[in-house]
Amino acid sequence: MSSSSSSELELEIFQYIDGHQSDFIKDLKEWVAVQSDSVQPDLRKEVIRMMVLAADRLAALGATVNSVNLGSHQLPNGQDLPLPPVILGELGKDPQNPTVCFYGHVDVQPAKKEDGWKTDPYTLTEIDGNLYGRGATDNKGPVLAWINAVETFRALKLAMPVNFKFVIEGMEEAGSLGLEKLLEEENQCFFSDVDYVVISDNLWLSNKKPALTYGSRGNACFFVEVECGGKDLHSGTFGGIIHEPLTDLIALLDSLVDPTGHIQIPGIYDSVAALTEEERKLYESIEFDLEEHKKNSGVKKFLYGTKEEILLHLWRYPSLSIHGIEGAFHEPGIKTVIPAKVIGKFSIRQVPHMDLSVVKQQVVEHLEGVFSRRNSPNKLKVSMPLGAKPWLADVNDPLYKAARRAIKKVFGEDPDFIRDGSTVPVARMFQTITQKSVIMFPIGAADDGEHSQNEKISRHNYIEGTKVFAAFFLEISKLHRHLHETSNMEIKN
Ligand SMILES: C[C@H](N)C(=O)N[C@@H](Cc1c[nH]cn1)C(=O)O
Ligand SMILES: [Zn+2]
Ligand SMILES: [Zn+2]
Repeated sequence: MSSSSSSELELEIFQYIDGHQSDFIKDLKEWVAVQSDSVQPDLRKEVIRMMVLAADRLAALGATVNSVNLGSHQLPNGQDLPLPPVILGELGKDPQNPTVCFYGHVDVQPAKKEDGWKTDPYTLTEIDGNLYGRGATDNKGPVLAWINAVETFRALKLAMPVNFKFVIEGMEEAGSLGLEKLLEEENQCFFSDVDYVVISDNLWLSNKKPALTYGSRGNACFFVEVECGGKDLHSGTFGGIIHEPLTDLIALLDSLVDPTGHIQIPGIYDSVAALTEEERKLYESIEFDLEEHKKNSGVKKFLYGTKEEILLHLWRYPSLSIHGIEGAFHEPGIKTVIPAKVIGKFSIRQVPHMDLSVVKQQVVEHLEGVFSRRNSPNKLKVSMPLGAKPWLADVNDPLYKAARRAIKKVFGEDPDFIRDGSTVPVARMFQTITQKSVIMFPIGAADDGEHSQNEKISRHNYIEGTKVFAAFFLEISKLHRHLHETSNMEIKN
């Protein structure tokens, strides 16, 4: 394929994508309408319905689809809940083509209009070029952008430049339960001929400038439970004469992190990889608009004042966040009760070379120490229901070269090379189990508001993101063939 015919081809593809914007947005609207919240047990049937929709969409592309049943899992209250199936899809088996496996998830974080949404979270609504709705950017929009890009080749009756594999799950927001086992089981089968893995489940560093991601933090999630007895108590009758579980819990939670953001758990920073001079220089050279980032978050002040410190603390140092307290009264109005059992929830983002089992031991020892100094007769239980490891890739991999070229073609500029403070548990799983090259290839902008109220993806990013994926198929195909021809020539010589 000559470079001039290639650009004609790209033009034809880009025109098709521009001309089908409304169809692509209609598909996203249909997906966003499904309340596929994997966190709340009573919405699990919606996640399962979403998996059927996604499987049907892949089948309509011409893919062979296998919805793998993962069985069930047990909730902390003992209730058994079915896990949504994981979709394994396959399209094309040309031995001349590289095989690219795309991972995405179609479950979402919880969302309620009363949380402060301007529009109904499950009705995709366009305002000023932004498409608002839960899952619009995390992760239904990017999954559909990839599918739209494949669809474009099919609709234009073009030869597929790559063979496609799809892994679509419905439990990412709840920790990708069951996925690791499936990857291990399928390593010698489904994944045996995969050359590259692409994940598009994070955001650019900027609102406008595209990025490619080569690292992400892991996460260790903790439950800390304090219980005084079998029933809630009247605070007029028992307040002042008992050790209250919520008072114990608040003291425990308060002991975790100081006001400067420093984690107070002894030993937690011990194995964090040391910062090299080269790395520090890299951070200095990254373009990052602190004011824009502050505006995106809606807060007045960050814990750190410089770009370098902010990026270091987001990407390559651990952080501890407190997420909530189960069992504590949280509704409007007054309820003068002493809850009998409360469960604090917090997580610690993991960076190289932290070890999840060591972190768990450090957390347990710390909380038990603080609790014992309170001389409380209450029962304390600490558990780590979820642990995901950090991921770091080699930016010299052909995947990064192809993605960079595709971005340059569509957006007219080079991407930022970034790490990400959030976690996509499957990135590290793919790397460790399949040993294939993995890239995180975001199409969402920094102000998309993942997990927040008014999550959105802009029409621009959704449509240009579709184009960038289509351009990437051509680039990785060219690069892969070139690499193979060169290595074959080297063998012959
Ligand atoms: C980056 C991705 N879109 C995402 O939101 N991941 C979640 C996954 C997670 C981590 N711990 C529990 N779930 C996240 O980073 O919070
Ligand atoms: Zn996601
Ligand atoms: Zn998410």
